[in-house]
Amino acid sequence: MTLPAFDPPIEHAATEHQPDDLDRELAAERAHLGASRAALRRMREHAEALFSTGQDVAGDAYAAETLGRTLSRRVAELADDPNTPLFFGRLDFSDASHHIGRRHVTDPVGEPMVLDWRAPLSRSFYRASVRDPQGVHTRRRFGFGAGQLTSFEDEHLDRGEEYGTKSRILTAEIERPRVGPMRDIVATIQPEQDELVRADLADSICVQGAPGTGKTAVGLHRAAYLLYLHRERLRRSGVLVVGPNRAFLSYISAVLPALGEVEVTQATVEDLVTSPYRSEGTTRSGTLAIRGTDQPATAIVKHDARMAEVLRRALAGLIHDPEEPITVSDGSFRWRVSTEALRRVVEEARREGLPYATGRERVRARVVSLLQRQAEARRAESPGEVWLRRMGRSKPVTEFLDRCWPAVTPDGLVHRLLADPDALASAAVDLLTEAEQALLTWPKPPRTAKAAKWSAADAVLVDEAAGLVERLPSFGHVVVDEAQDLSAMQCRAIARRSEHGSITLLGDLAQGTAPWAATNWRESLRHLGKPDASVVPLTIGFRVPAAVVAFANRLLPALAVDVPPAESLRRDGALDIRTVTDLSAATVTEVRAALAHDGSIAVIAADAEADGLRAALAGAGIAAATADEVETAARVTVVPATLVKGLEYDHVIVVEPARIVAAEPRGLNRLYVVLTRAVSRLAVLHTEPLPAPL
Ligand SMILES: Nc1ncnc2c1ncn2[C@@H]1O[C@H](COP(=O)(O)OP(=O)(O)OP(=O)(O)O)[C@@H](O)[C@H]1O
Repeated sequence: MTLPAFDPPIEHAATEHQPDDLDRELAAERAHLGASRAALRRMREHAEALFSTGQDVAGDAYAAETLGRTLSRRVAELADDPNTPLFFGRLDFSDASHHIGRRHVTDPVGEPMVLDWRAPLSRSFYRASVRDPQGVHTRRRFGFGAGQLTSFEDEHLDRGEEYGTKSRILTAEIERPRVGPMRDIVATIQPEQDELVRADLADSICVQGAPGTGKTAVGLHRAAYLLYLHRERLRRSGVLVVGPNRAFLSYISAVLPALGEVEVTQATVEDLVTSPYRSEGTTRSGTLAIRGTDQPATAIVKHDARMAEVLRRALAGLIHDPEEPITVSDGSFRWRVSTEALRRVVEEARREGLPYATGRERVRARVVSLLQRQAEARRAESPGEVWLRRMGRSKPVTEFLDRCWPAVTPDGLVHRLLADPDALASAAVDLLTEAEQALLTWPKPPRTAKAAKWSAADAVLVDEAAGLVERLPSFGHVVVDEAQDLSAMQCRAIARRSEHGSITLLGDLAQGTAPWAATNWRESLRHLGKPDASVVPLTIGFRVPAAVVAFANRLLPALAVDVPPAESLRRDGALDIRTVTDLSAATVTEVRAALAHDGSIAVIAADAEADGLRAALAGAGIAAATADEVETAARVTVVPATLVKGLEYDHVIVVEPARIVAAEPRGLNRLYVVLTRAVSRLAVLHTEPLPAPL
């Protein structure tokens, strides 16, 4: 066996261990890993056995299903990934030692062999320091390869040794070549990140961080942490992760399952506003199909916060004061409710501020109870359920409701506004200019809501209307990534789904590319219904090498946002900016050169150029995947600039920055995103001059 050299990261840490001791120590740790794996296998077999007998022992179908779900989740949680060791660290206290890993492992008598990284004790693994050792004498970090322990690194906090970001194991983890989907960072969470990960469930927080500072990682680990701490509560209400697009979601989709968390919903905002849901009142059973698009100017108006007020007014405008009494015949009786009484009922329901559909039912119920009182007085007995229902559905009552509090569907409400300029004008008076109203109005209105070709922005409006009509189910915690791109109306869609929960908002104002991108987090937080959330910066960069950061940062002054500067941990890395004559040929040459290195390669270009470049590569015999194909065997991906947000590749080749900038109004922000995807090397190929700030 060749034992990898254990090089202490900083000089004063020179160990007193002799190589033999090291050998023995590592052998003992490997033995503990082997024993822990065996114990985990036993735990899993036990859970599987319970799972298969669960049906027999559970009392009824519901209990069987609940138990089955719990057990199958438990089985999934206990999966052992042979490529990552079960533990990555060890804490030595004066009276005990604990290994820290991805999940609890106990021996057959229930003694802990590995502590879950989320357990209270494990916190010291991330937070203990020389200044505040928290009782820790020694913190050990393990290096590993192919699922086996290969080295370790000790910090004797009690002797003043602390490596911080100079830890070799951290450096190796940051500098490892990237392949495939995103991985968890449990072994190397940094103190400033840990503070966010372990924030209380009740706390909503907003993380502003430069590219590669670990925002996504922090959000996902916070979700896992909260699920561990509040398992029952959050399983009932659910945890939601919102990302910008499918490619991003598939890139991050493996992180939570690797941490044993298999029950988190991951969705784009578009998924949220178009998918079915169940709520107390009506149910949106089908999906809202997106079949239309908007002109940019129209989309901007639809995404504006004022639209919420327009919709609210449009809905309130459907409610009318009763102007005549109602009379209901009931066998030989006739009951009458006066206009005055009806007015009081409607006015009261209006004041209660309930969701519209609930308000309608409330009015119906109150009218019925007025009828009931008369019936009781006359007949000296209380009518039953059937009678109450019959009165509620009677023609006079229904006609009264349809006049004064008509039923409406969310898409019906939006349809009316976009199809009928007068309806829009009366709801939008003093809110939208005539020009803005004209932008909203359909040139050829579809006859019905069902026939409408809804755009993505319309779907957000329909969702806003749905939130006014009925109460939408709320998640216990929502993690929102790339949040700088959310419009006010999209923020509100998320707010409706986190009304009774908390949020983790992640983003970077400098990376805002949507026309409505945020320029200030307070405003987004207000639209999200969490105005008091704290805004916390992350400032250590784990992805982009310092030279590449310096190059990309030349764009920052032109982006006109106020963001704290970040410092890259990566001193390695290469930057190569080249004027070429033939972009396709130069790209092929560059990709060939990159293939000589380990790791993933991305060619990023303006959207219109991507297919051409993929074809050029194919012509040269190089297969290239699309951004969606995260699990692909191909090492090369050609990514349109608008899809690359949140992703990273070892070697990034940016083709013709000027065209990326020219392709959209916030093109410089897009270029900033594109330039900050590189983990190791960035090549920029151009025929046209580079954009001015560069
Ligand atoms: N503590 C850490 N230890 C090791 N690697 C880390 C750590 N924090 C982040 N990373 C790595 O740095 C890279 C960037 O992280 P992440 O994608 O979370 O950053 P981000 O701030 O969301 O970036 P962007 O703004 O580009 O979306 C990832 O590969 C992640 O695994």
